[in-house]
Amino acid sequence: MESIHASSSSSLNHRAFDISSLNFNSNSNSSPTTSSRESALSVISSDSGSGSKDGRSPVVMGSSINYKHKVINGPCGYVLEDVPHLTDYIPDLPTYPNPLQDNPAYSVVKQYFVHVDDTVPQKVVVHKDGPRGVHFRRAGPRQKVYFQSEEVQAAIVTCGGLCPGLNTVIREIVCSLHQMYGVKKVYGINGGYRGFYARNILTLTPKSVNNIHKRGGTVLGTSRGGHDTNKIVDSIQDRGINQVYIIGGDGTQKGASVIFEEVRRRGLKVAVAGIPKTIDNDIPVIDRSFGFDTAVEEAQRAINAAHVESESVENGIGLVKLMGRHSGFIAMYATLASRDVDCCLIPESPFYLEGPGGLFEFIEKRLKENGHMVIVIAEGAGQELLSESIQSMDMQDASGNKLLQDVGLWISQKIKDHFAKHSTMNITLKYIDPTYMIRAVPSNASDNVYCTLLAQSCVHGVMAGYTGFTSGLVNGRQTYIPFYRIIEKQHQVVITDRMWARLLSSTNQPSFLTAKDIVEDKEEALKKSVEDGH
Ligand SMILES: Nc1ncnc2c1ncn2[C@@H]1O[C@H](COP(=O)(O)OP(=O)(O)OP(=O)(O)O)[C@@H](O)[C@H]1O
Ligand SMILES: O=P(O)(O)OC[C@H]1O[C@](O)(CO)[C@@H](O)[C@@H]1O
Ligand SMILES: [Mg+2]
Repeated sequence: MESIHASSSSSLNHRAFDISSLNFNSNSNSSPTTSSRESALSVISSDSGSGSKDGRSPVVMGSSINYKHKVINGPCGYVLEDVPHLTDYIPDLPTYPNPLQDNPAYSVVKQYFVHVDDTVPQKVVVHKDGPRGVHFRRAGPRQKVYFQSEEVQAAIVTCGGLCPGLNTVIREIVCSLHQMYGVKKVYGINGGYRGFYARNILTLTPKSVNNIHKRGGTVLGTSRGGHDTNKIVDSIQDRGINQVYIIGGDGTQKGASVIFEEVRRRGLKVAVAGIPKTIDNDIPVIDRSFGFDTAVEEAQRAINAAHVESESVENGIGLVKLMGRHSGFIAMYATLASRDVDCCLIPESPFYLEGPGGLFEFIEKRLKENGHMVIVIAEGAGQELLSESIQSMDMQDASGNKLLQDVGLWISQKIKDHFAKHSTMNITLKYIDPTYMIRAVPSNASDNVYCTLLAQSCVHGVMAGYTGFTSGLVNGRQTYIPFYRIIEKQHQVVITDRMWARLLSSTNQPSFLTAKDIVEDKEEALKKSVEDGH
């Protein structure tokens, strides 16, 4: 990959591009037509855009079209939570025929272009008389695009923690832009958000990214913190970037959302799109995040090791700590996949150690029955117990995420102390912490396919002029989801749902819940599912 160095006179890289040659309006060579994206359905928006410009160039006049929470209502309780479009604040943008129509790979595919009214329901389990509910715009190529190939200057950035598949997504964005849309100028932002204003940028070509999907990590580098909206958008504007692909977790998508707001406020013809990345699977709405499957698979190796170690000695306990700050999906799915796990502890399911129904009693019972056992614990589990016994330091990372105490070490010591003091059993406990190993590996085959679909969908959406959206899988279909739906809350395991019940019946572990807890949890889950439209 070729590195473009920052200009000596400024931290912004003015040498990398000739921004004066950029034309953000129509190009006279291409016989543009003005698009009509009207719908027969009624549009209700909950905020109004200012469309103001701040005097920087190049700037396109904004408009006063409402843009936030674009909600379209239809018959029988149909609701489309639509995504913003460049034409919401830049009226009369020219359109161009999608170059894919001349691409031999696509022209043979019947109905390759997605119909403008295609939407995907959020909820697939329905009742006969229930409302049709919330829908999202279906992803895919549109007949008309809002960018000409030679006009596009795309930038890709990766932020937050690592996740298997990051390189595949980068590769596929570059290749989709080049091969489907003839876009030649694709740049990589180095080292996360701060790379927009503090680092050099890289030129990415299909050749330079050809093999990167075989490697873990991100070739662009990543970081936490450093999100300075104005500096980022200044850099986007000064470099002449008009498509921004932002790959990252919940924090990153919040950052993408404010970048979009600022871009829109300045009235720039810049599409801002997110691709959800989270090893913890804590992003709402989407079926699952890329890399999750790989992480669960990799976790099997640690669980297998814990099982081998524990069954090789008398009263052996294998303890594995897996990632999951607030959401225990990796622990839950790794447990379900393995069948060797006797107890899975996650942040969403509070547990206790002592007394009847507690963890120590269960461990003793399982050791008596089987002579060994395996415990899987998510890093965010039992934090309230830890802070009772260890003085909480309330440390944060650069993005403001709370730094957690090591629950694996803590619980290992607690179990050892308990058996030393209160039992005649001699236990042997092995603690395995594969934390970073499960996210530093390259993505597996199924995640690679998934990353490809996410990246291609995102590129199609951006070329079609959509902006302020995250590309995501909903009920097995690629969709465009407005940022506000992605960032409004975290996706967590619902312990009164069937999946957790399946786990409990597979491990036969205690639920650590009293009858009162169950009633309260069910009420909470019901409230949540009504809010979610489930
Ligand atoms: N509310 C916010 N507004 C603007 N930027 C944010 C916000 N929250 C986080 N960011 C920025 O997003 C980037 C990534 O955030 P964070 O470190 O929380 O990781 P993440 O995207 O949630 O990924 P993960 O938690 O899965 O590793 C950081 O550069 C951070 O500054
Ligand atoms: O050490 P880092 O890079 O901050 O990452 C650790 C955190 O990242 C996550 O994997 C989320 O990406 C959490 O599960 C974990 O707490
Ligand atoms: Mg996060």
